[in-house]
Amino acid sequence: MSSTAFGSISLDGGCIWKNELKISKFRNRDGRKLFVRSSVASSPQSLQFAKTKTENSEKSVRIGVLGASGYTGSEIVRLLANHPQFGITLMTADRKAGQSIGSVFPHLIKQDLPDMVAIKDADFSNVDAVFCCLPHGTTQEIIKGLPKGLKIVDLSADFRLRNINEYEEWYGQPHSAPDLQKEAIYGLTEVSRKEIQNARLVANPGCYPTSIQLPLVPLIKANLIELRNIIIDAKSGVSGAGRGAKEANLYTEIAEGIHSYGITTHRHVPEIEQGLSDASNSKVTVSFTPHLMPMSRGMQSTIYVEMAPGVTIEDLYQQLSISYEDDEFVVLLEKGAVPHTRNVRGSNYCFMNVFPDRIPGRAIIISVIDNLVKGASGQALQNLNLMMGFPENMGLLYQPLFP
Ligand SMILES: NC(=O)C1=CN([C@@H]2O[C@H](COP(=O)(O)OP(=O)(O)OC[C@H]3O[C@@H](n4cnc5c(N)ncnc54)[C@H](OP(=O)(O)O)[C@@H]3O)[C@@H](O)[C@H]2O)C=CC1
Ligand SMILES: CC(=O)N[C@@H](CCC(=O)OP(=O)(O)O)C(=O)O
Repeated sequence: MSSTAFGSISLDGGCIWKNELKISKFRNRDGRKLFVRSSVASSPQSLQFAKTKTENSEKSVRIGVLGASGYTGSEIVRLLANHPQFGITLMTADRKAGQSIGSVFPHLIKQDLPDMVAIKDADFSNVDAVFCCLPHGTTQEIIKGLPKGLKIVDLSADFRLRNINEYEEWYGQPHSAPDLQKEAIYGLTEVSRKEIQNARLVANPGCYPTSIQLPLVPLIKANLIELRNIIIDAKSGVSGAGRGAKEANLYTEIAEGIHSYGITTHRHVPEIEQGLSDASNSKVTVSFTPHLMPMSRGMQSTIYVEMAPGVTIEDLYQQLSISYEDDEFVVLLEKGAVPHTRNVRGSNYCFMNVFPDRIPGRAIIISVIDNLVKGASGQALQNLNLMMGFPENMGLLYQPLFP
């Protein structure tokens, strides 16, 4: 047994045993990335004393969840229940301040956590890092007032657009924290790992932009697709709209039908175009139409592209395969297999595949995620793991829920 910055660990064969957590290490061929796969309850020491979770007091990083009474905040709380190093010491709410997490979300009733407080009453002296799960607009004001030493992953859209004029154009209000915007790193984990590792403030990507950029960025970087005529038809579960009551999100308005919204005007357009333009070093524009589906979680993006001259579907498939071969959470399915939102539900996975169109030279790309996990709280946790120097998959190896 030895002591490290992460607590005490012991070596056993090719694995590390940490408390009752089995951690097997995997490195890239070039030795760069370290991943772990972990499992509980089977270490030599723990066979008779299996614990299902590490107690908060044993964890090394103290976490604040701002907006814990919302969908993404409560999803962070759910995910952190199995995180060996992140322990929640502070949770905030607005209308629900003063309540316990279990009274607001009965599925979290077994979490032994402090009651939620209003942000104005929050004590950050006991916090090392925060997940900020608040509405955009509100967030920049709140982050401005946080202690400077905190690491922050912001799930809102407030720090995603580098150009604050563009922010004002699409979000209808001037940016009130331009200096913080300069500091923020856009956190599409698989694309910007190095920058995220050194960041203090990470702008977690939107759900639609995550599902769209993951397949397109490597194909654009490799010059395999044309930058014109990229058409994205995307569909989201209703939890993407948050928990706040809105007439448009009533069961009767959503059930037994689908509808498009934000046609040509959705605020994720500039975020998607920023990421694709970075990948190509030139201005990329896209046609993007989101749809609301009668399901609680899940997101599918179906993307129609033109292949570059001489490029085949096999080339696209090979490129995605190479780009993501070492990535835990991005899964290129076997050729011909169709990604399905049900198969990633509750997990941090993005499943994707490419298909030839009937029209020669065109391809159809399908990518699915859970909007609340890889599209929000899961990716946020993946990013904070990196920012705190932990393996990015720590506490995130939830298998999808099925059926
Ligand atoms: N839902 C999703 O799939 C995704 C959401 N996001 C983004 O993440 C952020 C959170 O989203 P989501 O969890 O869905 O939203 P919810 O509406 O479900 O939750 C919002 C949270 O913010 C709190 N809150 C609201 N207004 C204020 C305020 N003025 N001051 C302090 N706290 C406030 C609410 O408290 P209370 O309930 O107590 O009033 C609640 O805890 C948003 O910016 C959203 O755009 C990003 C990716 C995906
Ligand atoms: C179904 C639904 O309403 N989805 C939200 C996007 C959710 C998301 O990613 O939001 P942020 O960019 O705000 O973080 C929307 O279309 O505005």
